[in-house]
Amino acid sequence: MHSKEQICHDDYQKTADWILSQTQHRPKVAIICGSGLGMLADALKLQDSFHYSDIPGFPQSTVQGHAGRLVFGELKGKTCVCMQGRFHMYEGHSLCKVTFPVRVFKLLGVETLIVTNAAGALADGYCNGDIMIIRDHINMPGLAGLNPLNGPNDDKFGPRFPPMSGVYDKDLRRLAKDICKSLGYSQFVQEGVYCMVGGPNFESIAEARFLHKLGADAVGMSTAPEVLVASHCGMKVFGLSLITNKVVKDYDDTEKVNHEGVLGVSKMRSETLQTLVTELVSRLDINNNTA
Ligand SMILES: O=P(O)(O)O[C@@H]1C[C@H](O)[C@@H](CO)O1
Ligand SMILES: Nc1nc2[nH]cnc2c(=O)[nH]1
Repeated sequence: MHSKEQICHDDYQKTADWILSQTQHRPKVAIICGSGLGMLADALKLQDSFHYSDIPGFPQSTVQGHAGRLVFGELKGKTCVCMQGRFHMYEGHSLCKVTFPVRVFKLLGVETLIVTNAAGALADGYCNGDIMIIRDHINMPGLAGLNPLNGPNDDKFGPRFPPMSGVYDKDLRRLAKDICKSLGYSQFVQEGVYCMVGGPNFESIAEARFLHKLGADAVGMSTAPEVLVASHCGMKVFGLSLITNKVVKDYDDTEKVNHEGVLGVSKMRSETLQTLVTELVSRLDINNNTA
């Protein structure tokens, strides 16, 4: 490993090679589970799983509701790898560490990244328990210069100046909306803009009003760096936010958000999310490889 902030191609490759030596699964799809959404991995059949602490080079997750396991297996016959727990900037990880698994997935042969997160609603029409298909994001740390692509560009992964328009794949979003319709989910499914902030504090009222005015429908503390790095190395991206709370935008509102409440709503919608993601994966146009 180079300096604390600098991870080189060999570091990603070493981790990928270790994983390839430990499992026969060769996933084309990776799923990152948000807070309290790790049960998505439970649906995988023929599982091989690894604690992050046992994977050479892997960061460790420290947040309640993030189990810290990499799970390989099949969802309706499609080979996937699932991160049961992700890394956040507020845990003290550099953005290179936060996005380390995404580049490892690329080296494993992953072509599509599905990200999920727990988020607070800024949009007035959203309710707790709604599922928001992410149309686009606002990367607040990125706009302020905190970017996982900072430093020398690794041309083997992608270009120095990657575009970020149209990153959330239009066809996958359309497919997800069709699936939601056929499953009878449409009344609690939204499509909108996710805003990433650094956390770990939730928003002040003035910040919430500011983000809403900027065009954000939901706010959370993850996702944008992973999506950015996945898009940089040519992966298709699909994202879902589970709306776990309303962000207070009114000075007369005395409600206070907390992580336990976030986990409670995640639990309530876990099965629904699992069904939606499983159905989506089953309809992806991919063929399985094996070792
Ligand atoms: O990993 P995600 O983005 O789902 O986690 C969200 C943001 C914070 O980590 C936590 C706050 O409750 O949930
Ligand atoms: N920043 C932020 N992250 C969240 N994760 C879940 N709910 C919220 C929220 O209201 N704000």
